[in-house]
Amino acid sequence: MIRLENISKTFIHNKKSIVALKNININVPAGQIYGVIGKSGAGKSTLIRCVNLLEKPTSGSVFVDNQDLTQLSNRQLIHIRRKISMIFQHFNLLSSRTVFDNIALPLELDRTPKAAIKTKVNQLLELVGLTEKANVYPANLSGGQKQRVAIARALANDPKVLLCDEATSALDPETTRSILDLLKSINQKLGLTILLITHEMDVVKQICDQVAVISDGELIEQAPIGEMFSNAKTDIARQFIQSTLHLTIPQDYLQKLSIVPEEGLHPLLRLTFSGVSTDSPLLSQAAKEFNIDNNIISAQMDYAGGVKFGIMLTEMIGSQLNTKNAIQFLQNNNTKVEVLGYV
Ligand SMILES: Nc1ncnc2c1ncn2[C@@H]1O[C@H](COP(=O)(O)OP(=O)(O)OP(=O)(O)O)[C@@H](O)[C@H]1O
Repeated sequence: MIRLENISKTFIHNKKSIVALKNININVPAGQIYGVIGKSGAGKSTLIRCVNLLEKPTSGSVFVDNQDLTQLSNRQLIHIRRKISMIFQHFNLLSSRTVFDNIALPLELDRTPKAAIKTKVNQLLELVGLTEKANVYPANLSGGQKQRVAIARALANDPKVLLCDEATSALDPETTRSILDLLKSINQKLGLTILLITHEMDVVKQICDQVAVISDGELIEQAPIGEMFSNAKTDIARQFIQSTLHLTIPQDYLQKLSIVPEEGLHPLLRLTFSGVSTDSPLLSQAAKEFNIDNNIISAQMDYAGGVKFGIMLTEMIGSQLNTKNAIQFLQNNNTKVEVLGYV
């Protein structure tokens, strides 16, 4: 549905060239949710704005629904943009219009008859769960409700593609989850293709089918979500994945942590499981085979794209030789083992 071919974009600023995108190739099949993740300044906004030609690429082609947008006249572009909607971090609602009238705006611009506008807007209000708020002004809505209005407005023209520009970055985690759930259900109900950009792997994890990582304007890795979480190839992708796992050593363990092994102390381990390792009961196998015990202190296991992954903090109790062998066993089974110290 969306195909970017060799997209490059160079800005000229104060007579200096800034290369924002270098030879980007992305293919988003119809009906998919595709995430592009990158750090600040990586080129995400420029990339998403190239898809509807808000930003004109310096070179390359942008195909949406098999039409090369870079070859269209302005008039043709205006026409096809109705099928490519966009939502933004800061919602971009008109403060002088009610919720109903904000959603009605694209239909009014399209000269849709009043009765048809009323039917359509009411359907959209129901879809986003805001029927009660039809006559309220944006100032009296929460951030999540504002984004729901923006989503309803974006759907008014029955688009084929929805572009989401950091759509949940201004929202708290719970509201983020509910907006992402809404986007997923719209994707499933309407078969809408969604391209989103974000700097948060949690967002990608929750709803995307595929993900691309960009860094310094280059696409450095792309994969289906399960494959990315189980087998990320670049350090940047691995850092993003790590950022979804939050696990700290408790204070009392930190205080008694020795950096050298001593008689009577046991290794404190951080185990990182990737999708390749976690389908077998590795810890109990290690316990049986090497006569050790694991005192699990904290753990965070997660699931994305059909793959289980996670991290765990555990005190491994047993003789020095047995713990050494058990650690080797875990490593041989694709578990990353870090000895944080001895407790
Ligand atoms: N209109 C512009 N003129 C000049 N340089 C620009 C322009 N827009 C973006 N850039 C530059 O292009 C690079 C990529 O910017 P872009 O906004 O696409 O990154 P981003 O990944 O979206 O970052 P952020 O998450 O901080 O918004 C940056 O170096 C930025 O300074």
